[in-house]
Amino acid sequence: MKVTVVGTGYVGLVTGACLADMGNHVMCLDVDARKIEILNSGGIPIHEPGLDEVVRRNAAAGRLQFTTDIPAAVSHGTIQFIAVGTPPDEDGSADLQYVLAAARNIGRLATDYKLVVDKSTVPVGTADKVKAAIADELARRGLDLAFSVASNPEFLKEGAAVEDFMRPDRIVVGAEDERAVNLMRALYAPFQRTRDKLVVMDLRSAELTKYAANAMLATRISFMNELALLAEKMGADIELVRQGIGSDPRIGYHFLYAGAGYGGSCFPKDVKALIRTAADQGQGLKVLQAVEDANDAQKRVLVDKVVARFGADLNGKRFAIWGLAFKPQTDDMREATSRVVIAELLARGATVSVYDPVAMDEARRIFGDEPRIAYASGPMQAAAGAEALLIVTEWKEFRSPDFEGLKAALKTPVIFDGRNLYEPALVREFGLDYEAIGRPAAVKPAA
Ligand SMILES: NC(=O)c1ccc[n+]([C@@H]2O[C@H](COP(=O)([O-])OP(=O)(O)OC[C@H]3O[C@@H](n4cnc5c(N)ncnc54)[C@H](O)[C@@H]3O)[C@@H](O)[C@H]2O)c1
Ligand SMILES: O=c1ccn([C@@H]2O[C@H](COP(=O)(O)OP(=O)(O)O[C@H]3O[C@H](CO)[C@@H](O)[C@H](O)[C@H]3O)[C@@H](O)[C@H]2O)c(=O)[nH]1
Repeated sequence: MKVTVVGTGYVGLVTGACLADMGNHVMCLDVDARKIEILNSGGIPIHEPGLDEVVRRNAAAGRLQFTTDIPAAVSHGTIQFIAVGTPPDEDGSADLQYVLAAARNIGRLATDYKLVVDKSTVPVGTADKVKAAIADELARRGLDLAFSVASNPEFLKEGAAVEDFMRPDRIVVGAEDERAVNLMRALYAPFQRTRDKLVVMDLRSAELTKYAANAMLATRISFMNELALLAEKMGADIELVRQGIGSDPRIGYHFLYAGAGYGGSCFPKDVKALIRTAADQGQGLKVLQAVEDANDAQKRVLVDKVVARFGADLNGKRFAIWGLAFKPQTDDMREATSRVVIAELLARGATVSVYDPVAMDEARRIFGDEPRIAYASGPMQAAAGAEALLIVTEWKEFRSPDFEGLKAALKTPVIFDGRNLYEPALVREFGLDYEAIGRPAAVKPAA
């Protein structure tokens, strides 16, 4: 099938590459000429495991093209995926300007039937706006061209995007006409050979399904984070509680990890947008508002612990930070907890030495030439001579560090672990103090 993907970011590039891998002819369009240039010269603009191989294989086979040429992209695909960004507006609602610009381009330039598929995460009712934008452009041209609009929200996770796309749990399709459903069913047939994964519904339900999924997952995390704070106060261990409740199949083990707050380009934005959507309908989403508030506080929990130990004035103290990305396996720092931690430490007069396996360039881009941030060449280099260590992202390479070396490297032998990587007793055996999230209260190391 001939497919165009508008927007070549995390979602667009993965969608385009994976659809090409199944034999489709895919053209990826972006307005960012730099991105397209990188892709056309064999590079990948983002860090996503396994993606480079799929992109190269399909580009070499001529099934995957990258362009900034809007007329060529509109003309190419019978199916036009819209996978552009939907960042939060000032009031928290999703900014639809890129989605509607993409829709208008299609209406302005199409000369044959198009199935326009919203893959971006968009508020309920957006498909109607997309439809209206295309119809408006066609009317301006005096054309009565058939087109369909479908909603096909994406559920991939960064860091596992290719795997998630290739082996989806479900494929949600919101559509109003049979032609659209049949095209989507044919396009996704290679991804559902074990069982039918297509869940077909109306447009608005599909749009709401995406927000419901992210809101539910964010709720689990904030709930566990609040319980973790309580566990600390009461001498209980949230890790044991997690295992104790996760074994109930109605609850399950996934997304129950307490930590230093959720980040990324999706949960924070989508929780806000759903709250906004509800407010526009005159409805409060009290649970979800609490989820957001709890998460904002949770991102500061590590610094609260630092302040409790070292005082509010951190002048002259340097702290080591392991992990900058919002989660492992990505260089994405959008809404990352590390940004809050670093800002709060700097605001109290501290300096930081940071290390992340892949997000160092992204951090330099974000922080510019901030002199109070030193970029270390490795985890131990970051720790050398620092007052204490803060762990913000659970990269595998942090899971089994040289604790003896760390004890010698840090001025005060204490680890503030925002991702509960270690067994508290083990760390303390090395004479390090260990403050994790919701784990038994710190005990002073033996003298
Ligand atoms: N990142 C994720 O893990 C993820 C997962 C599921 C859904 N989503 C949703 O998918 C959408 C895209 O997210 P992303 O992370 O891929 O964003 P991104 O910022 O990585 O990529 C968006 C791309 O769209 C391009 N663009 C903007 N306007 C354009 C236009 N008119 N024509 C062509 N290109 C245009 C931008 O230049 C950018 O490269 C968002 O709605 C997001 O909420 C993201
Ligand atoms: O038990 C957990 C699980 C995750 N997190 C944090 O939650 C954030 C988000 O993690 P994750 O969901 O793995 O990453 P995303 O790439 O943001 O993926 C989410 O957002 C995407 C965009 O909408 C959806 O497509 C995915 O299904 C959804 O998982 C990260 O900061 C994690 O550290 C926790 O604190 N505890």
